[in-house]
Amino acid sequence: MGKIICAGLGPGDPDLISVKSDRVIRSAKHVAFFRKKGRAGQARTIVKDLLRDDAIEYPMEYPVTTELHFDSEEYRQLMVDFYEEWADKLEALAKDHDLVVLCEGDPFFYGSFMHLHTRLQGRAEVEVLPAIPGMVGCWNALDMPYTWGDDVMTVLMGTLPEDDLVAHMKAADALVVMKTGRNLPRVKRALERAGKLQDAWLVEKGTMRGQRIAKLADVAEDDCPYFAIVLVHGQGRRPEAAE
Ligand SMILES: C[C@@]1(CC(=O)O)C2=NC(=C\c3[nH]c(c(CCC(=O)O)c3CC(=O)O)Cc3[nH]c(c(CC(=O)O)c3CCC(=O)O)/C=C3\N/C(=C\2)[C@@H](CCC(=O)O)[C@]3(C)CC(=O)O)/[C@H]1CCC(=O)O
Ligand SMILES: C[S@@+](CC[C@H](N)C(=O)[O-])C[C@H]1O[C@@H](n2cnc3c(N)ncnc32)[C@H](O)[C@@H]1O
Repeated sequence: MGKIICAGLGPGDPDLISVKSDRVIRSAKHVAFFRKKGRAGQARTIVKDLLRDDAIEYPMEYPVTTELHFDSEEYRQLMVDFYEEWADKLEALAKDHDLVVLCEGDPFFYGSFMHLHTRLQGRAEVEVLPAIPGMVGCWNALDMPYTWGDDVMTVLMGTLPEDDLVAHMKAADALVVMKTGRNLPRVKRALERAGKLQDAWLVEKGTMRGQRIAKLADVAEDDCPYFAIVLVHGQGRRPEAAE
């Protein structure tokens, strides 16, 4: 009887993978990972120099990403079928041997493996290896302290409606907006309404090949990949010399 191990990979730079995930990935014979159809996949790209030559790979290709709205019934049904199918396949594979599932960032932080983790409870032995979340790699790429003193940090998804974004942004000190991508125009408008656009940074593919950092106000609105994060730094309490 084998075990399913989901290895968190961190934000992108393979040097930021934990020692534990690195060890598991290098010795893995069976490796599964999510990707968009027609792409290599971010998770698979991160481990490209680590996998064994004889590793057997199982790409789990999303049936849709942006082709259908995630609120539609069709999207929901396609995704349910997809997760059920892969939960069955992973359960069957794990009957004979260990299996490693790759996950960019930390698996339990908006990670796709969560949908398999819930379905596999009681059906297979599952272990999740924690990792540095993508946003941590992004604020380190900016090389500035991110939260101070009593700052409240708020993590938002760019998929939220504009009014919800504005309300949360106004209440936040330090701010993270994930899933920017094609939602960038709405995220920019919300930041402008919350009075925070001039303080916002955009980090695309933080710590990955092709990393790009820009002041958000200077970025063209139609020009943002899914793996991008908006950050506004906290300005909280700290001891400073009197003038
Ligand atoms: C629909 C949408 C809504 C949303 O994001 O909420 C959504 N993905 C969208 C876009 C998109 N997804 C991907 C790309 C290509 C990226 C590329 O190749 O560069 C693009 C962009 C594109 O297609 O252009 C691939 C991808 N996605 C996830 C991973 C794995 C991972 O990160 O673990 C990887 C592969 C990573 C890799 O390659 O390693 C994970 C998730 N994506 C989900 C939903 C959730 C699962 C579905 C569900 O159960 O609903 C989950 C688990 C997140 C969650 O549930 O929080 C959103 C449209 C939003 C919009 O309107 O703009
Ligand atoms: C489905 S969530 C997965 C989050 C991941 N499990 C983590 O711990 O960061 C995908 C979103 O994470 C963000 N993201 C993750 N890693 C990133 C990176 N290295 N650079 C920029 N954005 C990243 C993007 O906002 C992207 O839309």
